[in-house]
Amino acid sequence: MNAPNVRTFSNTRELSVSLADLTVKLCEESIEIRDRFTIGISGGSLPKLLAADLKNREDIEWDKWHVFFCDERLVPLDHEDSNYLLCKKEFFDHVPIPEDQIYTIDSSLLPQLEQAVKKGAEATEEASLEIVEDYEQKLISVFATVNAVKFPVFDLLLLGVGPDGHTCSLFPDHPLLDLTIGWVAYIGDSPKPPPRRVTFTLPVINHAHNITFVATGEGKQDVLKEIIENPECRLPAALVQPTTGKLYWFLDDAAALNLTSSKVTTIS
Ligand SMILES: O=C(O)[C@H](O)[C@@H](O)[C@H](O)[C@H](O)COP(=O)(O)O
Repeated sequence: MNAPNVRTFSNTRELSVSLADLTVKLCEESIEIRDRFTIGISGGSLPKLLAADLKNREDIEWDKWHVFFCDERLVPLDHEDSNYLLCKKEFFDHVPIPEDQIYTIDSSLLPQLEQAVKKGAEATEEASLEIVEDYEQKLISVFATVNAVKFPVFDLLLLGVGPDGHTCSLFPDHPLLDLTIGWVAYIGDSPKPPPRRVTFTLPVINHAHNITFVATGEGKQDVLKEIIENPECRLPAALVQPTTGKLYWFLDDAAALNLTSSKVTTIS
């Protein structure tokens, strides 16, 4: 694995500008090589930090973008917990990415999942599988024809990290961390609400050409030191180790406070 590239910024405004610079650069390179830009976005603070500067950039070939969600809460797309809705408000509403190139969960399958949960484990497994398979089909529709590979290879995945070290909907010590096959997984017992979600699996994440973690605020100080500087760390975010791609960390000073300064590139 390549060593992570850790960048710290004195404020979130500077972080957003640099994140937009990197995204534009990767977008241009991907379009040059593959005539499209495939990106996976997470929830939390990320959509706002991504969009703050990027949405005002000119000369971006938005029609070449294909957007997926690294994880999604299993709620209707207009529900306040939806990662899609958050991304829509912060980002999609401000840029002309074609709607049919923003790949959401099939929310029409949610009522049957809710019914199945009441019926028990077997019914839940069946109903959740339908949601998972639908999202995998959407990935196949974009990736399988161009890359005949075992896993989709995203041009860029943008990830957040929780104070517990979770990323996407992969939580510490959860059995989903052991998955070595499958692209999308269902989690019905997320320790962070809402409990029912879908998430990319670790192999999908680790096959990406580029992965960028974004974390801000002092609540992340301890966990970031552990994830970035302890090679023995087994927290989910530490298991993000691209097989051949590049790994970036974009942090503000507060989040990076405990990191050893020699390992960090400071941008002020
Ligand atoms: O679905 C979720 O619950 C969020 O997407 C979550 O996984 C988030 O990405 C991290 O908790 C980091 O969030 P912040 O960037 O807001 O700290």
